[in-house]
Amino acid sequence: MASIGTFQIAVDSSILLNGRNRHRPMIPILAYRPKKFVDAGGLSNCHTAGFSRILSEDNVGRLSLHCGSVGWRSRIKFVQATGKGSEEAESGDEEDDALQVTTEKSKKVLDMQKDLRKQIAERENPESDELPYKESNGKFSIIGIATTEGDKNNENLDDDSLPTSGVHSAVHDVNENLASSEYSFDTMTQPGKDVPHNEISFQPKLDQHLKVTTSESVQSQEVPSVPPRSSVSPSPEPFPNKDSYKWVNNNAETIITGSETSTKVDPDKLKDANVGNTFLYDAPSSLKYETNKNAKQSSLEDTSVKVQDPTGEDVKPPPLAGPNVMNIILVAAECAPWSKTGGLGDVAGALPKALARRGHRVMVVAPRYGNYAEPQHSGVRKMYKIDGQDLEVTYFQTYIDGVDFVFMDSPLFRHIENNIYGGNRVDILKRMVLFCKAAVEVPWHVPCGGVCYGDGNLVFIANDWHTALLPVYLKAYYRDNGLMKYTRSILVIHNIAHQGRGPVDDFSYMGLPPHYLDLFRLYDPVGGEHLNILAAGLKTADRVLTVSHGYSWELKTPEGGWGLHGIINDNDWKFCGIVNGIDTKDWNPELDIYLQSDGYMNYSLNTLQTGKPQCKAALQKELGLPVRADVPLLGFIGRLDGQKGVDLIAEAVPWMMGQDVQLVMLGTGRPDLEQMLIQFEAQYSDRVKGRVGFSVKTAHRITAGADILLMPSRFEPCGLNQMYAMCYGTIPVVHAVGGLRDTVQPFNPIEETGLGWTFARAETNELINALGNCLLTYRQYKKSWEGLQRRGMMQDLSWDKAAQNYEEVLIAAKYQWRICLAADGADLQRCRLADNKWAGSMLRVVLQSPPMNLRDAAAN
Ligand SMILES: Nc1ncnc2c1ncn2[C@@H]1O[C@H](COP(=O)(O)OP(=O)(O)O[C@H]2O[C@H](CO)[C@@H](O)[C@H](O)[C@H]2O)[C@@H](O)[C@H]1O
Repeated sequence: MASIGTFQIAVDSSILLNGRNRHRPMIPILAYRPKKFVDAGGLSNCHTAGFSRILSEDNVGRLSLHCGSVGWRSRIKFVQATGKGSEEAESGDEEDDALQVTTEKSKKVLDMQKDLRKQIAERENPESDELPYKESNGKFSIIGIATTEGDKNNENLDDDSLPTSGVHSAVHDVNENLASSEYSFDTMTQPGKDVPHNEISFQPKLDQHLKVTTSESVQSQEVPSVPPRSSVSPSPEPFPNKDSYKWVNNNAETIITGSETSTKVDPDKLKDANVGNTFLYDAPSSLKYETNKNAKQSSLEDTSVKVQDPTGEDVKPPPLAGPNVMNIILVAAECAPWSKTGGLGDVAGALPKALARRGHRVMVVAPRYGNYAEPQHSGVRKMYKIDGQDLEVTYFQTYIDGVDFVFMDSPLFRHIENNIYGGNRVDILKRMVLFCKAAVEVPWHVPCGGVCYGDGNLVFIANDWHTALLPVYLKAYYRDNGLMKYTRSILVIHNIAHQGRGPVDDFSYMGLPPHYLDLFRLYDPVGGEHLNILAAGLKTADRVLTVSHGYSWELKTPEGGWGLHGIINDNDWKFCGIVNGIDTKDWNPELDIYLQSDGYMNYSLNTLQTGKPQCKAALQKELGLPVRADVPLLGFIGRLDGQKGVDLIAEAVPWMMGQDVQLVMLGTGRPDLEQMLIQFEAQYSDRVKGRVGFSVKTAHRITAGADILLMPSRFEPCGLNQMYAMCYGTIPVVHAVGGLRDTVQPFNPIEETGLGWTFARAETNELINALGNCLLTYRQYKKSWEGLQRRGMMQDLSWDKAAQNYEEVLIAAKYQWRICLAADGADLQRCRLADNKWAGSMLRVVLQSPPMNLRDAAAN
């Protein structure tokens, strides 16, 4: 039987002894670990007891349990994500009251939904010009739905979950001289591993007098004037003028090529330019936007507020997520196409759309680094105090492909679009603190389509260390105060090499109660005692995900966990891997907008034999390589740092040059590696082209025009480029690690299966070996080659499957129960107050059943 997940049970013996049993229909609970039961709370006399039953989902709010051999039958109270008040319902009267309240509430919601449906029907009627919004004093509200006024009056909100101003009541004054610390990066340096390039760089000395308060003065609110969704659809072109996004930085106006070095670039300046991770941008990514009409359509079809009409009129198919539709807010430091330095941007731009397609109501929250074309000012302003300074945050929003994109504007984020992880350590830290503090409140403040998300049925998806503070703030500011009790947080690890490390004194910037320091404090042999933001996020999040199965395994090892493997192992019950998908609109040879000019052409599986050679010829021409169809063209795209194994390629270049191949490398990152690219081109100008810079257009064209993509990454959490390559009939040669091992099945020439070549160790001779076999097949076994291409192109690598897997994790988090089994009243109190403490001794009950679907489990 498949495991459907691990559920926590905190044992509090008072209920156990309480003994009043209201028996309900029950289904068997299928696994139980007596040893943990004993560990869980000193209930040694219960060690032979077994959980024999668990209530079905229908019986939300109550759970009965047999402690079989002891003969006790006790009620277990538990908290369920969507339920409210269940834990309080002790007596029959209280239960009836609760039922009454719930019924009333349901009626209200149904009425509201009916209204909404009516308005939607009106909007769908082309004859009706009337908008479902009314305007009064320049303010918009949906007719029939409560006007959204700042953070008030949102009918979605649970009464007891409304944050009040000053919720962040834990005022923490820190008047300390920060210890002088010398750090050079935020991530531990692994022996044999390079420091990731875009790390926080630590200031050598931090003698500051700090006063931090978490109380945030909330400025009086303008009622946001929210334009109707259908009217905020973006212009067809995401950026006003693509051509204005040339290769620019302070020192170079075009892509820096080896052969052009002397004329275009001063290497000293180049070096300076790359300190602090300066990226070069050219064109925007190719996200295609819906027309106004389509955007309107999708706004009507995709949001999760769509509910089955009980009267049966206007019946539409239910959302793919079925009854499990949720409100989802993904929070990330970058989001393509507006901001992107790597794979995180791609994920933040694409995964939410796939979740919206399943019927969820989905929002993305990202910083507003530049003047983006589509998002409009929402009219909402908030003040946050960071390091004693009052900082104003305003929100811009747009609605694209069923997703609410909300951009947070602040002086801290402005005009750093080419260097979003740049600046000194404290600057970066303050940015992330502000971002997370404000992001956790977005569901209350920013009305999307006229209605705030509120905290009902809400889950946050935080990404990497930059937003790992979000689960911590959710707990410290809200849950600990009995608010947002049912809101869940998921933390996704895209790259554990970046952890948000700093000296322990940095805690003063966080604005957290002192006892929270322990969550952040970490000791390891390399960094010594330090503060680790990712560690705190991992401990606090309700679930932790990473971006492939292979990487999820690696993270639990000392080699792969970069000092956090212990915490990950401790939290294994809430941790799993889901392989990323790709945006099949953006990365599709049939639709790719970068293949529509300069001699390139769109192609598909059917036109592979003509389209791909044409793209190859166009690429050779564009790069200044001899246009030859017979020569294998190898490509590399990625950050130039130790992770990506660029050094292995460098060591293999002399061998490659003896093989009659062409090589193009596109990347930006470590100055020495950038210089190396330039040098290779200078040395082998008729065979190697090194492009230093960040160009989405060139990345697409290399992916289409190359025959082979090299990805010798030393570690690779998932990797997107190999998936893009396979979709374009470009064969990957990869180090079998992390997500690369998950996604590139090695070629088997006997059975004619597989998708590319893999090698087991990140060593140059292994790369050469794999590449040698690949080249042999390219040259001598054309049919096999075509088979490889076709198999790659025929895969479904879209986000849809991954989104479904995400959904299962979100649902598991939502139904994460805390079952309190009490021995006496005092213990029950302790259980409630010291959730944290109990977390360590939680019982884990593994339900054996089809994946994660509790309804199914109940039905069985
Ligand atoms: N110079 C350049 N010009 C233009 N485009 C460039 C570029 N350099 C990189 N890119 C683009 O940036 C993206 C990088 O994707 P990766 O999967 O390699 O991500 P990265 O290592 O940044 O992210 C981390 O997060 C992602 C997402 O989870 C994981 O897949 C990955 O393993 C993990 O390391 C691709 O879209 C690529 O085309």
